[in-house]
Amino acid sequence: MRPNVAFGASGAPNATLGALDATNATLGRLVGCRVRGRGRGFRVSSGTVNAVIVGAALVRDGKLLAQQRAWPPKHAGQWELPGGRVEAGESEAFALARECSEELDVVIEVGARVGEDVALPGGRVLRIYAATLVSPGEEPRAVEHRAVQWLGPDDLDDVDWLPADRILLPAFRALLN
Ligand SMILES: Nc1nc2c([nH]c(=O)n2[C@H]2C[C@H](O)[C@@H](COP(=O)(O)OP(=O)(O)OP(=O)(O)O)O2)c(=O)[nH]1
Repeated sequence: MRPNVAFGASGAPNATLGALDATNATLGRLVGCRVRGRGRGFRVSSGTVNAVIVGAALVRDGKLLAQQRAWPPKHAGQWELPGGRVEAGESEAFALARECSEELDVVIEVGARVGEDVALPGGRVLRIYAATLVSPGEEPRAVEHRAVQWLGPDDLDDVDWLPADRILLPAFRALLN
C-alpha cells in the first residue's frame, strides 16, 4: 500500500524528468564525462550507475536523525540516514517518503539536496535530501533498525557512520549550523 506522503516543492512527481536531467548532469560531474540516456541504468564511460539510494537528512530542533543498522553483519551497529533504493516509477522524493514511513513510521516533507552524490559499491550512488517531519511532535521509531537517535552538530563525530555517510559529515554539519 502507498504510504501517506507529503512532498515539498522539489519533490513534485512531475519533476521526475527534470530530476533525471539533473541526475545525468550530476553523474557527469562525478565521472568527468557526459552521461547519456534516461532510466534506471545510466551508461557512462567508466561504467553504469545501476541504482540511486536516497537518504533523508531529517532535522528537528537543530538535530539530525540517525539510525543504526541491524544487518547485514558487516554493517550491523553502524549508523546511516533513513532511506533506501528508488524503485521503478518512483520519484526520489516519493521513495524517500516511503522509506521514512516504512523505517520510522513518520510522514516527512522533502526539501533540497544535501552534499554531492557519493559513489557506493555495485554502481550505486547515495543521494541525500533535507527533510522535516510534517508533525514535529511525532517521534520516529526504529521499525527495521536497531535504534534511532537525534544528533547535534557536536555529536556527529561520535557515531560509527557507514563509510559513505562519513564522507558527507561536513554537509550534515553545514545543514545543522
Ligand atoms: N538508507 C541508507 N543507505 C545507505 C546510507 N549510506 C550507505 O552507504 N547506504 C547504503 C547501505 C546499503 O548498501 C544501501 C541501501 O540499502 P537498504 O537495504 O538500506 O535499502 P533498500 O531496502 O531499499 O535496499 P534493497 O533491499 O532494495 O537492496 O545504501 C544511508 O545513509 N542511508
